[in-house]
Order: sequence, then structure tokens, then C-alpha cells
Amino acid sequence: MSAASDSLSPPSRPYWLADARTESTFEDIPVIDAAPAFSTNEAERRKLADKIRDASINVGFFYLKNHGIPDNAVTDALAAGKQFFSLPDRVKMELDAHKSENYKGYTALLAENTDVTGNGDLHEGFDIGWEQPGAELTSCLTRKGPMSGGNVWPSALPGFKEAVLSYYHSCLALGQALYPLFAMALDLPEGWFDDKTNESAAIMRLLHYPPQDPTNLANDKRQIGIGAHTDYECFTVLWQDPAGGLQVQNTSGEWVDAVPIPGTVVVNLGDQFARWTNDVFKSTPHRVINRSGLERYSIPVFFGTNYDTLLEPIETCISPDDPPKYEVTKAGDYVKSRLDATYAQSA
Ligand SMILES: O=C(O)CCC(=O)C(=O)O
Ligand SMILES: [Fe+2]
Repeated sequence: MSAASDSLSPPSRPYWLADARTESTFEDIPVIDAAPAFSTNEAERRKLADKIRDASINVGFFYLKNHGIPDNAVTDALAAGKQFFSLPDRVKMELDAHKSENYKGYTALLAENTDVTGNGDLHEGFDIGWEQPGAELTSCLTRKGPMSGGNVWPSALPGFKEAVLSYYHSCLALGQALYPLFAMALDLPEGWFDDKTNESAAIMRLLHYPPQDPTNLANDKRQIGIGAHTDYECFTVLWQDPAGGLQVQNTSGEWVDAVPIPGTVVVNLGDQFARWTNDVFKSTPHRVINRSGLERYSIPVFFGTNYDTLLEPIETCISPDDPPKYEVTKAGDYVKSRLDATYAQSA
């Protein structure tokens, strides 16, 4: 057990959180320099982990600059996405995500309903999971399980797969550098997540949001770019173009704009982390309304745990006064159930 159970008077919160702010009525989303994530200097990494802890507890969202994803990986993946989405619907529908195991491939406009009280999302998407460039699938995707199933690729677009996988693997390098920082932020050994994330099948999406009809904005708040939701995995790394439209909800219910900042990615925490940390890390609701008049593109990559990991409350996040809030579930079952609900709209 943690020191929490050893202290004379039981703390009302995990002992190591004693000095942390916990109100999340934030007005700003912090910008954090990720460069120390790749440093061999432990003190530098710890300083960064402190900033990540503060943002994770109070906001659930932060920007990262110096994130290590090369500009050309972004440019090429974005170009590939634009090319794909401009194909005729008939061609895109050949890769309909409903035909694949676990929603790999194309999702048409309104096929998802991320906020179940909504009337469908005004975006189209293309999804992939883990795949080694130029090799046969060898990961958990080939194993039987709730989230098994490989990727599908358009045959008509030379270079598409390479561009998408290049971004995917650059982003994976960032994600793998973030887990040890989240571990330090939770007062755990740096390598605590290693054996729980070494086969995680991060899901990447290319998203396209057509500009919203301004008259529809007033009439139907239930049909927006992506309805209000929390993400399903541990954390998401999101690249967004300059069009804007991403909004994040604070605990007062206000929607705060996550304005695009050139050269940064947005990181937000998801429900796997909220469950695992007993809500010490915030999984913050967000949505997209594309009022820019422009076509908007974004690229989220969702980092979860190995699909057979049990999401049991992490020891440093519970105390006598903070008993576990969530039922223990297996990560793969959890993600699968959330995806099924999102895609039920177009089942
Ligand atoms: O496109 C965006 O900016 C956000 C996308 C998002 O929230 C998601 O895919 O879960
Ligand atoms: Fe999201």
C-alpha cells in the first residue's frame, strides 16, 4: 500500500497531491515545452512531469511545443488526408469502416454520433491502428480479442499509406516519451507504464470537417463537427490546422477555445486515465464547431494501454477517503464498447 494508509490521520486526498490545485475552472490551456521529454537529464524530466501533472489535474488539456514530430510528417499526412477526402464518395465507401473489424477505414459524414444526444457528427474520417511500415502485422491486431483487426488502405492513392504511417510512427515516439512523464506525475516509477503499453495499438484518425452552415448553428446545436465527448483512451495527441473550432469545457460549463498554435500539438487526457487514476487526471469534455468558413483538418492519435490490461485504480491515486470510483474493466473491452456506441448511429 502507499504511504496514504500509514499516516496518522488519513489524508482526504492522495498524500502526494496535498499541494496541488484541484479546481479546474480554467480559462487557459497551458503551453508546455516537451523538449525535456527526450533528455537524459532526470531532473529536467521531473520538472516537465510537474508541469504535466498540474495540467492533467486541473485542465486535462495542454499544448506541447518541441514535440519532436517532424514538419514534413505533418505536411505529408495532411496532404494525404486532403487527397483521400476529395475522392468520390463511392470510392471512399469501398473502405467503409463498418466492413472492417473494429472500424478501420472510412467513416462518412454523420456516420458517427460522438455525443449520443446529438444528431450525428459533421466530419468524415479515416482510421488506422498499429502497423509496422513495410512489414506484416505482428502486434495485438493479429491476436484474437475485442479490438483485433488490421488496417485497410486505398489502392488509388500512391504514397498515401507511407505518409500516414510516417506520421503515425513519429507520433508514437512522442506518445512513448509521454508515458514515463505521466508515471512521474502520478508519483510512480518512471517505467511503471512500460509493460502495460508495450503492445498498445494506438488509433490514428485523419479528420475532415466541412464548414458548418451558419444557419444550422442557430437551429441545430445537436449537429456539429464533433459532439461534446470525452476521449476513450489514456491520452490523445492532436494536430489541428489553423481553421480552429476545438473547444474544451471547464467545470463551470464554459467552453474555452483551444485555438490552433502553430508548431504545437494538443494533448488531452481520456477516460482510461480517468478510470485508472480514480479521476486524479481529468478527462475533459470537448467538441468541435467549424465556424471558420474553411475546410478543417485534424489528426488525433489515441494512446491506450495494451488491450488486455485491467484498469484497476492505481495505488497512488486512492486513499481511505478516496475509495475506487470505477468498476475494474479490461482496456480492450472498454474501448470496444465506446466505439460501438459511437458508430451505432450508422450501424
Ligand atoms: O478534431 C479535433 O480537433 C478533435 C477531435 C476529437 O476530439 C476526437 O476525435 O476525439
Ligand atoms: Fe476527442
